[in-house]
Amino acid sequence: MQVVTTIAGSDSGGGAGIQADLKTFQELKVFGTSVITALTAQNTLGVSGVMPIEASFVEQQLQALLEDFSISAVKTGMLFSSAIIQTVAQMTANTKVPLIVDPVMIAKGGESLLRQDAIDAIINHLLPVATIVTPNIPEAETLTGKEINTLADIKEVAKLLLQTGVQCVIIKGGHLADRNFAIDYIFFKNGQSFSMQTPRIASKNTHGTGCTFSAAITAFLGSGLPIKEAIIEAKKFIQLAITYDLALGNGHGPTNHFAYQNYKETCEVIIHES
Ligand SMILES: Nc1ncnc2c1ncn2[C@@H]1O[C@H](COP(=O)(O)OP(=O)(O)O)[C@@H](O)[C@H]1O
Ligand SMILES: Cc1ncc(COP(=O)(O)OP(=O)(O)O)c(N)n1
Repeated sequence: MQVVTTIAGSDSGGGAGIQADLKTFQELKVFGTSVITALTAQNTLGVSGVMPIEASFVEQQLQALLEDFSISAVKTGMLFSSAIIQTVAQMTANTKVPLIVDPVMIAKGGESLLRQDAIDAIINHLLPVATIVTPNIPEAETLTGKEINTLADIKEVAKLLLQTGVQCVIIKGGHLADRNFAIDYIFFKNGQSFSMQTPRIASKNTHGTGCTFSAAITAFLGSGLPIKEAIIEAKKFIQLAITYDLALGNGHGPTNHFAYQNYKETCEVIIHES
């Protein structure tokens, strides 16, 4: 059994954060372990409170895992502070395990999940030791200081992010204006790139899509899939999770982590190599 780890915040509503990651790991048949960086009081309507964990206790949790398990992939989500980011970067740099960074900044309702002064720490400490970074459009803009309006902007921003040392950049198109398709753009350090296109689903139940997508990449990579296949399979996982949403809560409901195992043969991802 492969062991994977999520380093992220707890979402009491269960749709994002640690809870979304562990549900995804379970569905993809890897053993999930976790390091909690913050507690959030949260539901489908929004975040009403954040209680960060001391960086020293984040270190203690991760140390406990590293001492005991052979971990095959690690992902990060909400890291909240510069101190936590630096701790995680130092500790994961020594492991040589694939590191997937979802640079979580703001919840759907607009509440901040990352201190403003922690953005530099992502750029200077975390991305240089990361295998994959998965920003959505607003996150990519914040990380690089460049506005994204066109495909040329996406390419330029990816180039800037690759300069930090990260090996693969996935710019997620969930926030793009395209009404028909959800297109993600993938760029590798060696110059290769491709895009993944699926039909855009008109749903308000998209809470935790970024967490779930990056957790699925982590599970597939940790199971031994090559990086490109892991990314494509994760796109199927999130597409099906949004398609067969659970309609829970009164706001932006969670996605359906059960759907992939039931419907994976039905999901087509259109790939454009470039
Ligand atoms: N309405 C949608 N229909 C289909 N796929 C979507 C939709 N919204 C987001 N996605 C996909 O979900 C994944 C997460 O994207 P995104 O929502 O941008 O992340 P985040 O939750 O970090 O903002 C991406 O693969 C994106 O293309
Ligand atoms: C604890 C916690 N972590 C991350 C998020 C944000 O998750 P994301 O997948 O980006 O989803 P949305 O905020 O877009 O729903 C969160 N809300 N809580």
